[in-house]
Amino acid sequence: MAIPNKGRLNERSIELITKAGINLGDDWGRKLNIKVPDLDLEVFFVRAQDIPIFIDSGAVDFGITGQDVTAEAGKELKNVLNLRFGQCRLSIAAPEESAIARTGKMEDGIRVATSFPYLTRKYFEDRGISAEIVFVQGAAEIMPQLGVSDAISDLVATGSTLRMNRLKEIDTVIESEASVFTTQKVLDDPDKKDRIGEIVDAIRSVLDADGRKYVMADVQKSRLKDVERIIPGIGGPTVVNIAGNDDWVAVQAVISGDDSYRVVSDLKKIGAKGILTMPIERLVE
Ligand SMILES: Nc1ncnc2c1ncn2[C@@H]1O[C@H](COP(=O)(O)OP(=O)(O)OP(=O)(O)O)[C@@H](O)[C@H]1O
Ligand SMILES: O=P(O)(O)OC[C@H]1O[C@H](OP(=O)(O)OP(=O)(O)O)[C@H](O)[C@@H]1O
Ligand SMILES: [Mg+2]
Repeated sequence: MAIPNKGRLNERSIELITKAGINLGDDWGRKLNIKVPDLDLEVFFVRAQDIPIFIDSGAVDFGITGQDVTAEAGKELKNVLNLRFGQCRLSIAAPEESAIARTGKMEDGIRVATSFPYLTRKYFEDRGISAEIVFVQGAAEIMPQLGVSDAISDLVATGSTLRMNRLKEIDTVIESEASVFTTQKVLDDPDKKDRIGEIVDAIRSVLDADGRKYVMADVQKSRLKDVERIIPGIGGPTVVNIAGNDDWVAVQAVISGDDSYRVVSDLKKIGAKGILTMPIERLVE
């Protein structure tokens, strides 16, 4: 498995796979590869941009990286899970005061600075515009001011970098999100497909738990109808007897984090005791 060793996708990738129960040990910040005990899994820490090539060539079987760099690599990879982070878009932008920004029209001869030459060239070719692509490693946003280009094609998330550099977004080339990628060849191998499926399921369980809480409370048996109204839950709340107490039961349920305030105050109103809410690490439905 390959995961980004630095940059925007690194931290969330590590957090996800750790929560999924993949133990990276203590050395992962320094070592570029970690053998995960018990799982027969080796994790490689490499640049997000290189991961599509490593997956495509079979150097690794699967990995986490952005849809943007995967599309830029021009490889036919299989996206097996969207990870709900690293959301951004590759966009064309031009200086606010330029004719391009005012009219939104892009004409032959336009010079576009980008670290995404493949996707940007394709974008202009598809529109029949002959553009000059100026490849830069980063900081594309400064290129119009430097006179290096008329426009840029770069990643936008909140838009604050564009605003700070007085650039106006003209059009989206592609939307992107971090995802788990593999190849059809790997999926055609039943053994690898099963093992990657298991890891992907574990990662999905972390995503599904996100924002949900586990609530527990003791209530009088006579108030159980009220509890069902307060906590619709996944298939309704679980009800457990309390040893030595025939009138009270313990109820437990998964709730959405947004509901937590309402659920707790409604449970209090019906006389519940020992109300507890807890974060959920994984949820396998
Ligand atoms: N502002 C952002 N918000 C969300 N995701 C982003 C953002 N910028 C980049 N990404 C995602 O993170 C991936 C890696 O970007 P990152 O900036 O970490 O790499 P880099 O620019 O090549 O490296 P570095 O910035 O460390 O030199 C991008 O390909 C994209 O999928
Ligand atoms: O729309 P925004 O929220 O401002 O995000 C967009 C910026 O984020 C990325 O850069 P990053 O911060 O990763 O720095 P980099 O240029 O070193 O990659 C990207 O290259 C943009 O410059
Ligand atoms: Mg960056």
